[in-house]
Amino acid sequence: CDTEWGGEDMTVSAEKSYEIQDSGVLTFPEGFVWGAATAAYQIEGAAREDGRGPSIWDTFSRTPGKVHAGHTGDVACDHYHRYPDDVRIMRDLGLAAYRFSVSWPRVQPDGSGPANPRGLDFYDRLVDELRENGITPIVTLYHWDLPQTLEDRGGWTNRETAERFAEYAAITHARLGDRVETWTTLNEPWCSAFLGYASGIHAPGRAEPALGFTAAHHLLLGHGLAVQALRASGAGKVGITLNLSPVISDDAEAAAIVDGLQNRIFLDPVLRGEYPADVVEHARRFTDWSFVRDGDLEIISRPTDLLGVNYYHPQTVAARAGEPANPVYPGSEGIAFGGADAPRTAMGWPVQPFGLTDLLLRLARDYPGTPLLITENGAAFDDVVEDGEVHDVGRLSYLDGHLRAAHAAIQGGADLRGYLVWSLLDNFEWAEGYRKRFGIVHVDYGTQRRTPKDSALWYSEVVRRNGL
Ligand SMILES: N=[N+]=NCCCCNC(=O)[C@@H]1[C@H]2[C@H](O)[C@@H](O)[C@H](O)[C@@H](CO)[C@@H]12
Repeated sequence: CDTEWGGEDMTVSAEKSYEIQDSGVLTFPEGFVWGAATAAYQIEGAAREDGRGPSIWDTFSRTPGKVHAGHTGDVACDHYHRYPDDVRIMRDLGLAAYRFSVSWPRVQPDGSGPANPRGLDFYDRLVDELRENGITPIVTLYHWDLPQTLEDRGGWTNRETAERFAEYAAITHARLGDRVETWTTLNEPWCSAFLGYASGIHAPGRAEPALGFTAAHHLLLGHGLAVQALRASGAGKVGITLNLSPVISDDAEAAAIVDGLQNRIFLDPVLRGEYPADVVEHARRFTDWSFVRDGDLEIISRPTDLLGVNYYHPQTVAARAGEPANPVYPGSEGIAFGGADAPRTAMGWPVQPFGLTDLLLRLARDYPGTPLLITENGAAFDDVVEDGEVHDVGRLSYLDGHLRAAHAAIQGGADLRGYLVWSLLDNFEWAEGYRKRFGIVHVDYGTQRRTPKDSALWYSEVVRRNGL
């Protein structure tokens, strides 16, 4: 397959510069970090407990038609109360690290002003429980649960939200920074901006293409201001997590547009201190970019210590006259999405592990010097509990293939430091509600019983061996 990159000459030759070892024993580098990831709104529940304020996802999930079957995060996996059991499961699996997000509306119910001590107390308890069980906490500060009060003032289309975010970062680090060394500011600003503001698919459900670009900029500005605040507060490692997809296409122009809107619109500001010229030009029909102020790009590109990479699948695109724009890619008229010739997960996403190798090698080539951490990779499949076991062969195979792909990238020179599987637990899968299961541990939402799936038992062995 041809993997085309947009912008300057980034075409990856059809001839692979690597081989994915699809059998035999693979060993990862000494010290490679193995773990799992979750997010607050998806697992915690306790939506109104101990002073937590409403987030845009509390509002969105209560808006008829937005989330499957009207599911909400009110209870989720009840992790707020069951976290000791969940930490014990991680310990028993031998995980070294756990990536979780802090709920901004727990810490500041209205998104600004004094901290809610009971909200911070929960994360104190969680961090202490993790460390007592030999598990390194990795904190995401923002995983989509913006306090509703801030959305009422424009949310990420309002520049002031970026400033509030930096204040929240400082408050959270002040409480947890003595025990948490690794911080990421944002999870997937592409989703927040283009699912939340450009297309309405996610909270807050606004659907104006121009707002996607405004929100993307203010999210990036919030990242930069938070990095400054974290550094001032003495933070250890700081980074951002991006969902990145290599683009597969026979049409270089279509590939460049999608690569720009998905990948380079975030990678270039953060790692190069500039917006890609082709993306700026492409977006001019929607925005005059006047929301960018002098000095913003210097703030956004403050040096970071790691890039969190969330990879699920490549984007396969083709030029097709008359094709309407995909709402999550403003200005993508004439570009057809999908069409990968590959097995699918329960999300309909193609299973193409080579895309992870291509992505990691591209990052190493085009954005050298930034250590990489796979902060999410995983798959949804329709699981069934049989006699207390879940034989999730599809997920196990997906994970095996992607770990082999990651290993190939390391062999090819990528500075990959670790892998965090998405997700530890089945959880609230945003607009899909609870009908899509990504966990390596099954959750019976009626009883809250946790059942490690075959993939969890297999992953535990991978961790023990530091390899396949
Ligand atoms: N149109 N459309 N949609 C495209 C969706 C973009 C890809 N989705 C992600 O990357 C999200 C990431 C998120 O961090 C996590 O909270 C989610 O649970 C996982 C699984 O969905 C992934």
